[in-house]
Amino acid sequence: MDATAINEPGRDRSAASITLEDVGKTYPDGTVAVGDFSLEVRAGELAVLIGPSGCGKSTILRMINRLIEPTHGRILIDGQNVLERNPVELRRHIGYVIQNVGLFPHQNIRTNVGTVPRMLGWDKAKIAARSDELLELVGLDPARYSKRYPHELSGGQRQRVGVARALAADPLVLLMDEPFSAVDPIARGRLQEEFLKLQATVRKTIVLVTHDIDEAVRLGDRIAVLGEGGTLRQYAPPAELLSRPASAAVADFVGADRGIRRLAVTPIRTALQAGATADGKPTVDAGGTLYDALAAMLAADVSEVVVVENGQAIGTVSRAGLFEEHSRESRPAA
Ligand SMILES: Nc1ncnc2c1ncn2[C@@H]1O[C@H](COP(=O)(O)OP(=O)(O)OP(=O)(O)O)[C@@H](O)[C@H]1O
Repeated sequence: MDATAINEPGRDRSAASITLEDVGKTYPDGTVAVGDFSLEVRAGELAVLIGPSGCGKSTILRMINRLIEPTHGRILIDGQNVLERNPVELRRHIGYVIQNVGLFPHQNIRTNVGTVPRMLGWDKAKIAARSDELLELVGLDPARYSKRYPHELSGGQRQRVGVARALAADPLVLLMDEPFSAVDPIARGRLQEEFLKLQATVRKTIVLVTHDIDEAVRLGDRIAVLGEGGTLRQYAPPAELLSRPASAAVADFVGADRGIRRLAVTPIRTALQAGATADGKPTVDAGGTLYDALAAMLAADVSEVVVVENGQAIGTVSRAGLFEEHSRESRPAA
């Protein structure tokens, strides 16, 4: 009973914290895949691991669900050491999504989604109902898709099924290894958008590996930039990473066009001039970012937009104000 306790959703929680303490992996041939890696992911947060090829991202992810055994260190989920648990049983309680999904080709979609609940011994009716609920949640009409086989879906649809399957037993933790990289850029953008909405609903603790800094900025609550041998170069929210990279190496990695990326993660309110109205100007929602404001200005060839909240104009953002805010925020860290 105890063995499953850390991952069983309690009445009042749907996510658990993840703590890595000086975790390392050295292979028998002497390769140090990960040195001494420490990271704290708060319950309900999405942490992104990004870094150059071979720096140990997948190894870190796979140590959390014990597909790879660490050489040293501790990995805690809600304070309990996963290394003291039965690995097979542990993995049933941690959602895992990989690049090419790995759906079972000879099972229909409903059966694929129900994989873990079946292992956990749920009854058939409950599995079918849960599978339909999850397909709905990831935007696939169960009436249309649940009887299909994986080869009868597009790449993006298969990826959604992969996410549904990982969520089926309501895990508190979700590990995602390049989940969207096998689909084309347009489908990827849509999947990311949908995934953000889904995460707003389910609020799992997620660790996601990617190569794509734009994806990291878009999805991450925090981004961990890794260097060779699984060293942690910086762990920070996207806006902070882009505006205050901790070193030249991180600045290089996040890219020279990070100023524009930073606009996309800076709330519009930071440049809001309250009270003023500007009749006939384009409007932008108060929940948007400075990037939305700039896009609206460029589309209408104007230098000011009106910011609207619940249908009411609450102020304006000017192009000058936007860049002033932007350059002030972009000063290097002291
Ligand atoms: N069985 C093994 N024996 C020796 N070295 C290994 C073994 N498996 C992986 N490695 C090494 O461990 C390091 C980390 O690999 P890992 O797959 O975690 O990197 P990654 O950051 O996920 O890479 P990528 O971005 O290219 O997918 C690499 O240098 C890799 O060559």
